[in-house]
Amino acid sequence: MSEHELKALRVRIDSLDEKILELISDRARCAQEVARVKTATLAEGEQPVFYRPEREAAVLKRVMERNRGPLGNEEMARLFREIMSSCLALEEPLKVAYLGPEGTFTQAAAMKHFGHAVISRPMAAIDEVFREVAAGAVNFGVVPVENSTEGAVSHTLDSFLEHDMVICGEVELRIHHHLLVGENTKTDSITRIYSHAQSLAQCRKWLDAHYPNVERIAVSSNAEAAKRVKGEWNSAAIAGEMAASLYGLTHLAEKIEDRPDNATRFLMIGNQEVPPTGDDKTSIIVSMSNKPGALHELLVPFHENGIDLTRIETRPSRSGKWTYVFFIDFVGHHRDPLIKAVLESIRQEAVGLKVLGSYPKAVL
Ligand SMILES: O=C(O)C(=O)C[C@]1(C(=O)O)C=C[C@@H](O)C=C1
Repeated sequence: MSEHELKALRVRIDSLDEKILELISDRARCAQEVARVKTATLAEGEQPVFYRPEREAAVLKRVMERNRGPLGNEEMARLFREIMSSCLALEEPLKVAYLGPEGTFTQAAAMKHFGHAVISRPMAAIDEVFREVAAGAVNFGVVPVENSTEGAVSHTLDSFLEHDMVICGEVELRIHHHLLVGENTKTDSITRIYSHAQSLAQCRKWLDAHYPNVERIAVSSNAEAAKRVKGEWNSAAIAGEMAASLYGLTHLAEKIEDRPDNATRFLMIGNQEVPPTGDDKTSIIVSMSNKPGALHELLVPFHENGIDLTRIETRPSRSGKWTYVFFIDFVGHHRDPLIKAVLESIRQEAVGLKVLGSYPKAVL
C-alpha cells in the first residue's frame, strides 16, 4: 500500500469518527431526556427506574439482527453495551457489588452484563454480595450460580434461602484458566499451586498430568491466588486473564481447563422486577412434602404444558433434617398466562413456592 493510499484512508477514518462522535453524543443527550421524562411522570412517592434490563436486551438484540459485518455480532453488541452503559451512567450511575477481589471472573461477568460505566464494589464472600444488595448499599449484585464442569455453586443457592432477592438477569462466561507466575518465580522449583477450589477441580486432569506432585492449595478466589504468587518464588496460580493482567503475572501455560467448553453462569440480583421481553427465563424455589413421588408431582405440570426446564437443583432446606428444596429454572415469564397457570397448580401441591424472578435470556 502506498503512503498516499494510507493517508487517504486515515482522512476517511477521521471523518467517520467525527460522525460517530456526534451520533454517540446525540444518543447520550437522548438518554438524558429519557431520564427527565422518567422523573417527570412519577406518581407521588414513586422512585424513578432508570435501569431497564428488558429494554437493554431489546437494544442489543436489534443491533445483532441488523449487523451486516465485517465486525461479528458479539463484537458489535459489546460496543453498544458500552455505549448504553455510559448513557445509563448519565441518568444514574449504577452501583454493583460482585464476588471479589478485583480480577475475579465474577467481575468480568459484571462488566459483560452492565458494561464498564458502573461503580463496582468487590465483596469478600457471596453472602456479603447478598447482604450489600439487601441493605440498599448497591443497586445490584453479581454472583456465580453454576459451572458447566463442576455444577452448582451451593453458597449462592443457600443465600437465596436466606435473603429475599429478585433475579433480574443472567450472563454466561467462557472460563479459560491459565497457569501464572510472577517475575521472581523459579519455574523449575514450583512446589505450590494456588487457586479457588472450583478452578483446581476444573483443571484436575491437567494438573495430574503436568504437576502430579505439587501441592494444590485452595484459596478464597483466583484473584487472591494471583496476588499471593506475585510475592513468592516457588509458587504458581491458576486464574483468568483479568487477574493475570491486574497482578502483572506471566503465562506459564494457557487454557489449562480440562473441558474446552468450560463456562460459568452468573446471576444479577436486586430488588427490581423485570417486565416480559418474549424471550425470558424464570427461576423458582419449591419445597415439597417429603413423600414418594413428590418430585414427579412437581415436574408434571411443566411437562404437560410443554415448558422447557433449563435446570433443576436440589439443596437441603435448612429447616428440617432430610427435607429438601428444589431450585428450578425454565423458559418463560411468570406473568405469561401459561406460566401463571403452571405456577398456580404447583402452588396447590407444594409446601412453599417462591418466584426468584423472571429475566431476559442472556443476549451476550
Ligand atoms: O430506554 C430507556 O429507558 C433508557 O433509559 C435508555 C437506555 C439506553 O441507553 O438505551 C439506558 C438505560 C436503560 O437501562 C435502557 C436503555
